[in-house]
Amino acid sequence: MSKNKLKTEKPESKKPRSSDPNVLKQDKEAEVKVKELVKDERTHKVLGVICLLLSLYCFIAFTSYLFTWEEDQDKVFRYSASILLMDMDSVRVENLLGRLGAFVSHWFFYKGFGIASYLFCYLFFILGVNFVVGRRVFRVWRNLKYILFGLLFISTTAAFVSSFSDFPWGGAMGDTVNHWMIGFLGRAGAALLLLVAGLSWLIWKYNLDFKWLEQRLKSKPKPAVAPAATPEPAVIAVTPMSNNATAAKNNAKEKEKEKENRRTNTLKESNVAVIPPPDEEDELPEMQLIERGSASITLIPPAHTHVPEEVEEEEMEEELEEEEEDPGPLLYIEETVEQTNARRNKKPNAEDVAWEIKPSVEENEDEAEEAPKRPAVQLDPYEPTLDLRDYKYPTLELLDSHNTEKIVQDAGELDRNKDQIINTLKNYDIAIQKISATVGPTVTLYEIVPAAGVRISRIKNLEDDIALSLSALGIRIIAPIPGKGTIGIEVPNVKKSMVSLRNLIASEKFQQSTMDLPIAIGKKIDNENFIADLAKMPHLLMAGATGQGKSVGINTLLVSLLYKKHPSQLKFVLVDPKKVELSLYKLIEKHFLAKLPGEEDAIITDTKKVIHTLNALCIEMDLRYDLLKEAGTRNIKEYNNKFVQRRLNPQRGHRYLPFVVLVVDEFADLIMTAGKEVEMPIARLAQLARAVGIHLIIATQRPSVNIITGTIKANFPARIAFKVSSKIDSRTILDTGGAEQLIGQGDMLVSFNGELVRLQCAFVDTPEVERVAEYIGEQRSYPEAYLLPEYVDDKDMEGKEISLQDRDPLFEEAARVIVQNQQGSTSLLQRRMKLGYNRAGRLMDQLEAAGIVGPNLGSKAREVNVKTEADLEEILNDLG
Ligand SMILES: Nc1ncnc2c1ncn2[C@@H]1O[C@H](COP(=O)(O)OP(=O)(O)OP(=O)(O)O)[C@@H](O)[C@H]1O
Repeated sequence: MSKNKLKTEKPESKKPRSSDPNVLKQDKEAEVKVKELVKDERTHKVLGVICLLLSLYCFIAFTSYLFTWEEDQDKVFRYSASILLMDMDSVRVENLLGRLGAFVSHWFFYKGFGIASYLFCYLFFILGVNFVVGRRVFRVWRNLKYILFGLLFISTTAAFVSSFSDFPWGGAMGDTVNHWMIGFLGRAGAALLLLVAGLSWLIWKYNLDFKWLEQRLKSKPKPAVAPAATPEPAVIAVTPMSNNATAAKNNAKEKEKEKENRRTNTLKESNVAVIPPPDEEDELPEMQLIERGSASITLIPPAHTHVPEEVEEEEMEEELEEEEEDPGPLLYIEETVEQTNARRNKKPNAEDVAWEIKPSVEENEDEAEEAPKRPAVQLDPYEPTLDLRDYKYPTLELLDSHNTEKIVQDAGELDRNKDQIINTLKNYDIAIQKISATVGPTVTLYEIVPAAGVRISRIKNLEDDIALSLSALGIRIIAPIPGKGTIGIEVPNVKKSMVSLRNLIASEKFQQSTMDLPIAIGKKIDNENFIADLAKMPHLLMAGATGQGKSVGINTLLVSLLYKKHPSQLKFVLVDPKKVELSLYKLIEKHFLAKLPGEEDAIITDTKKVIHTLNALCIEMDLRYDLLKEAGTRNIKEYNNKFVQRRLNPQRGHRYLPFVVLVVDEFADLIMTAGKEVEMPIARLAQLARAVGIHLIIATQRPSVNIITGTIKANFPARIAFKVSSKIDSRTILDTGGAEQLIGQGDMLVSFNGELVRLQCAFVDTPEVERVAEYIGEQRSYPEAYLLPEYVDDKDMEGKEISLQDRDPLFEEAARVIVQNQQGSTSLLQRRMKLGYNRAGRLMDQLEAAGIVGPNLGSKAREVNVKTEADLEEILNDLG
């Protein structure tokens, strides 16, 4: 700010221009670059390649050492590290990798860990692979534990068994430990200790079972039995067990069979859809079961056990190893991201397996809610972004800077304006004590402190005269500037600077923001970036005459959200009656857009569909409130936190709730064509939806009172006005004049938190939006857009008799939900199937007509007449 200030009382004072935005930016950029370099994928790859080469180098050097150590050892002993600096002819070594190879191997083998030194090759190898691939293929900490144990155990054992060999099998480390151990325990004791340590490690790592031993002992006295005599020849093929190998083999087979049986049983019990394992590959398996241990538990998985398809075998193995360490047996279900998505967009139903591990199938459903509290198995917190774990946020390069780095300051212009203001005020006998100027991107704010005794209203009344004398349009007088005790006169700059969205997005304030829905709006007069949280606003009303920057403003908001949010965290509902303004976002339909089921286009342009969509959003809101209530939470943040901690059961309809932002590009048009039908749901959403994460951005060209009604206005505390054509319009939108004085091209007033701030809206051009949309659109997506609940217009259904001939397409699904839950409640259908009240009610009437549920009992749930699913299937078959 200081750079832009011109203080007349101290013209000579030259303060360091520390707050020059350009200077600041350079510092920050330098800092950002180092961080970026460390985080850069390429840096990791280079490190990876170095590690892999090191691994290979050590491997060759060590292996060569095994054969050449005798020849080289003397020389390395004699010259020590200086061998590396000697010339080739004076010392010749036999190691394949020369003097360095001989020295390094000697160092590792002789002075270090002997044969166990090979573990270092492994360590470099796993580090290298992880870095090169760019993700955790091997678990470094886990492996490090094994490597440390291995170094100690292998070197000691090698030293113990090779105490008479000249080769340093155990290295200095092995020798030292071995020496101490023999002294302490004696040779036999040391041997026993090593044996116990080795066996313990094997048992720990591979969970060896000793059943074969038991079986072998049992089977010994029994005579061999001929296959024909076996009661269940298909299950147990009894063969004489002549040796360990056969016994183990049979045992493995038996275990396999037992597993298979258990799997089938468990599946039967838990309604898990049986899906062929991947080797029965006629088509992609829907779900794959990986079973661990015994089957006394029902397993429950999906929403978060997203192990993406490409998970490497190694990683899987490691996961499984980890699970082996967990108490109790487990059964895991793996599903692909597409399945997860499909399931999420679908309502949960009985085929969906639950996801927590419950101790038994018989458990009461109410208790299921409590189940996660029992420490059955520690699961990692749910991570919604794993839905699309490879998703890359758009990069800054996709946006242009529009040569906007510098604010143009014309010292002559500043002086002229200052003199004009002082003279004009003098003409009206208004003396001033002090005047200062702050140069913004489009306007300069002159702040004056009037002399004692001058009435502020006098200056305010001279607005037009001052404008005339400055021969400038768009002068706005702020008398007084709130909280400052000065009077502000905003004068447009002759040369205006554009504010690029790129600049704002690159700013630290935006990058570091932890807001739920950060929107980069523009720059204030003092060049401070204005970044706000849409979730706190909680809705935004934008108005402005045509061509003043509304569409650019909407793009700015949408693009800034796209830069900060993952597709799993945010969905847009786009309403574009003008048909062309938001069409660019079609490319991100499967990532970020929400739509009605069965609709082709996610961007809504037709008024009738807008009404349906708004009502569907109201249903979504109601359903979300039901979920919040059931979870005992007050807002989306608490709810999602609880869900992430796996304290909410998806089988009961709980799911991670993304924020939903409804954007209406031309509200006036909708109100003109649909009136109350649009106004009512918008007003309802505006009143209630903030707590459940639904936020509205509504733009209009015509901010007249019949469009922005009292109800709408009351629920949109945050408002943006671009230039409007009259003071009345300005009052309608901002409750005060001023917007008619703006100069257009993104010059705007924001009324937020009781303050009115003048901003230059950040500029983002259509090709930039297109690039961002393409960048996102090309990445892996959900199978379809986020589905809003179905809304059936009452008018469409009016007069339709309850007829079983003309059943609702969801009839069978509804019947199953009711029978599985044994609860004839309309709200259950609403919740589980994401339906509106009317449709759920009609379904219930049809179920009654089919005899599946009893008659309406008022406030109580209806009785369910069909007790089992098998009975239900019969009824459904009969209905045909
Ligand atoms: N923030 C901005 N910075 C610089 N120029 C801008 C800015 N916003 C808008 N403009 C200029 O104003 C023109 C009109 O903007 P825009 O299309 O957003 O207006 P609009 O209010 O949406 O008009 P309409 O209602 O007719 O669609 C843009 O093409 C651009 O040249």
